[in-house]
Amino acid sequence: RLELKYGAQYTGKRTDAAMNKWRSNRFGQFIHWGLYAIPGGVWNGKTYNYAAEFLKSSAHISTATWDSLMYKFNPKKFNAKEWAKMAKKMGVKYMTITTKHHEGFCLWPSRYTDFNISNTPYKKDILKEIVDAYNAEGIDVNFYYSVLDWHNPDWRYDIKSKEDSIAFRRYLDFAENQLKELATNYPTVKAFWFDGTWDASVKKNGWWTLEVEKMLKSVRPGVIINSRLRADDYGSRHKDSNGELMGDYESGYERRLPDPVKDIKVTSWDWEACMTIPENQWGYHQDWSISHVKSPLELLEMLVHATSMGGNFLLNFGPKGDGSIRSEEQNIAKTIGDWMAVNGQVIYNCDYAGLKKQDWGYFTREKGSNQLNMVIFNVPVSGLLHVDVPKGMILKKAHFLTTPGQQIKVEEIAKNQYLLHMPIKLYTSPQVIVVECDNGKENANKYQDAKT
Ligand SMILES: C[C@@H]1N[C@@H](c2nc3ccccc3[nH]2)[C@H](O)[C@@H]1O
Repeated sequence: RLELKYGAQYTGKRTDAAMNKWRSNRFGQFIHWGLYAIPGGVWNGKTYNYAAEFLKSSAHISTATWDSLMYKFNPKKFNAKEWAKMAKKMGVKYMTITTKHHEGFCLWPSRYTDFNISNTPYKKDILKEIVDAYNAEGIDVNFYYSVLDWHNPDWRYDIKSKEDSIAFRRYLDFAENQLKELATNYPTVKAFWFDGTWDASVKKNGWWTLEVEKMLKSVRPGVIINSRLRADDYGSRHKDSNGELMGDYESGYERRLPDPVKDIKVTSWDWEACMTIPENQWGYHQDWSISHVKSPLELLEMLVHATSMGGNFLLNFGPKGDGSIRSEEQNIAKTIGDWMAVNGQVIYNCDYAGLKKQDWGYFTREKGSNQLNMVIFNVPVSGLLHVDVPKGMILKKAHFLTTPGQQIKVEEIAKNQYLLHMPIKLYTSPQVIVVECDNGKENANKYQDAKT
C-alpha cells in the first residue's frame, strides 16, 4: 500500500442519514441548461452534430462571440414550478443542475465573475428559483460544477511554466470560492457533481480536490461528493493509487451502465450512471434526428438495471433557451412517471438482491425486506421465469405487484432452482412480480447431481 496524503478518506459505503437518503432516492433528473441552449447546436445556419454544449468548439466560435450570448439569455417560457411538477410526476427523488458548465457561464449571481445570470436580461437568481421549486416538490437538489472553464483566462489544461502555475493557482482559488459560495448561499444543496477534471492541470493538483471536498463537507455537513472530482498524490482519479474509491460514490458511468455479470463488483460501493436521451446530447439541440433517441421503455429498463446493481440513475433533460421543455422529454417524463406511480416501490430504497442475473430481466430488493422483486422486460415464450437462488434461500409465494390476490405458481425444479409460471399473454409494459422468500433455511437435499 502507498502512503497517500490526498487519497481516499475512508473505505466502504457511508451509512449516515444523508447518504442513506441519496441512495434510497435511486432516480434523478439531470438538467443541462446554459448559454449553449440558445443556439441549440446550430450556428450561422449550419447544424453541428456533436454535443450541443460543445458548439463553441465544434463551430470554432471565439470566446468573445460566445460570451455575448449572455446578453440574449432571457427565457420567456421558463417556469421553475412547471419543471418541478413534471419532475415530480416522472418520479425522480433528486435533481442535479449545471450551475456552471465548461462555458463558464454561472446560473447564479456569483461574486467571483460577471459572467453570470445577473448580467443577462433575466437578471434574477434563476438557480434559487429552481432550487426552491424542486425542494417545494420534495425533490432533493444537487449541483453540477465544471472545473474545466473555457471563459476564465486563468484556466489551464496543463502546467508547463511558472506562469501557468501562478495563473492556475488563481483559477483554483476562484473555483474554490465559487463552490464555497454555492454551498453557503443554497443551504439545501445535498450533493456536488464535479465534471471537467480529467486534464493534467487538475491531476497535478490532487491536493486541491481533497481541500474542496473537505471545505464543502465543513460548510455543508453531510453533503455528498462524486468520485470524478478527485485526484490523489499521483494524479490517480476516481480510485486512488491503492485502488480505493475517492469521494462518496463512483461517477464513471456516463452514457453506459455496468454489465450485470462482468461488473458485479460495483454492488459493493455506491455509484451513479448518468444518461442522455439522444446518443450524445446534454444541452438542448434543435435537431434530434441526427442520432438514435432512446424510447421511454429503453430508459426505464436502464433505471431498473441500475437499481438492480445498487446504483442511482440520473436521466438528462436539456431545456430550450426559452425555458420550455421539448415534447420528447415531456413524453418520457409522463411515460416513466406513469409506471413509477404504480411500481416505484421496486426502485425507491431498493438495492442489489444478491441473485444471478436472468435473461427475463432484473431482481431488486428493498432494504431489510424478505420480499424479492422481479422486473420482467423479456417475457420468455414458455412463460417460465428461471430463478437461481443462493444456498439457503427458499421461494414461497408470488404474485404480480398489481394483483396480490392472484397467485403465480412457484415450482422448485432442482437444488436452488425455481421456475415461476407467468400467464402467457401480450404484455406491453414491464411486469413486476413480488416473491415472498425465506433466507437461512437449509434446502431439502432431494436432488441428485448427474454423474458424467
Ligand atoms: C456529464 C457530461 N460531461 C460533459 C463532457 N465533457 C467532455 C469533454 C470531453 C469529452 C467528453 C465530455 N463530456 C458533457 O458535456 C456533460 O456535461
